[in-house]
Amino acid sequence: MKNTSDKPFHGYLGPSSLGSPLYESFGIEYCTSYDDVQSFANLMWPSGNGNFSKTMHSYANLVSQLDNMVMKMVFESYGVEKYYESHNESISYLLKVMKYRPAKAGESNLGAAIHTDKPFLTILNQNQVGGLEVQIKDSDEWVAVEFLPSSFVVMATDPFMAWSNGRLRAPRHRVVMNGKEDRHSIALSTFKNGTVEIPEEFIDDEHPLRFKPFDHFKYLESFAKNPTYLDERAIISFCGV
Ligand SMILES: O=C(O)CCC(=O)C(=O)O
Ligand SMILES: [Fe+2]
Repeated sequence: MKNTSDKPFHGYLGPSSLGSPLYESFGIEYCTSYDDVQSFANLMWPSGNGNFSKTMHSYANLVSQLDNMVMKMVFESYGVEKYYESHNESISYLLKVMKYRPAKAGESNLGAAIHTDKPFLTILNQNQVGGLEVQIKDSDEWVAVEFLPSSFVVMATDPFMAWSNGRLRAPRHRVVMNGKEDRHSIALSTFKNGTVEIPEEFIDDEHPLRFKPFDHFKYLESFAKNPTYLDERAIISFCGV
């Protein structure tokens, strides 16, 4: 296998990785750096692929700006903007390109099992084939996510929920393949290098500390080794108080 990484879930993920045989993805690590996108392209095309590299690099950089804007707005809206710069300096970006094939006769049409995301933030886009569904908070109701043209879905995650001491919620979601066409989606994810600290501003008598500080990549490693829960219970059992 060529697209490998020493970090969990950062390289190629074969069928069954997201709990479904329909799913497959490649991972482009450090995708905001042209050299790193080019190294990925060189793995796939022996003589490189300039168009691919330029497009992916430019996509990653544009969407990383969206990530920065969203994060800044969240930090500001909670009155903890003084932590934004150090957060921003300590993140790395992963671009994941995903493919879901339609289910064969007799096969389940679940493209990705119910889960919450493990990066710090995920920003999604897809081709014209839908299938992403999000569970309404505290209910059994699922809604199909509609991607309007040139719109993005921004998904909060387990680590983001822990950082906010439970104020933000990581939505449970899944992919359901109903049609006969392949679905392609693309995710820009951020990961924090080092420890995620819960800002003291989030802790008071009414909101006692719910999550201990944790190392983001250690959380990923622990989850990869022992994925008992795919949803937010994974982080609660890892560093919940
Ligand atoms: O393909 C999608 O729209 C969602 C993928 C997803 O949930 C994930 O990669 O965590
Ligand atoms: Fe997800």
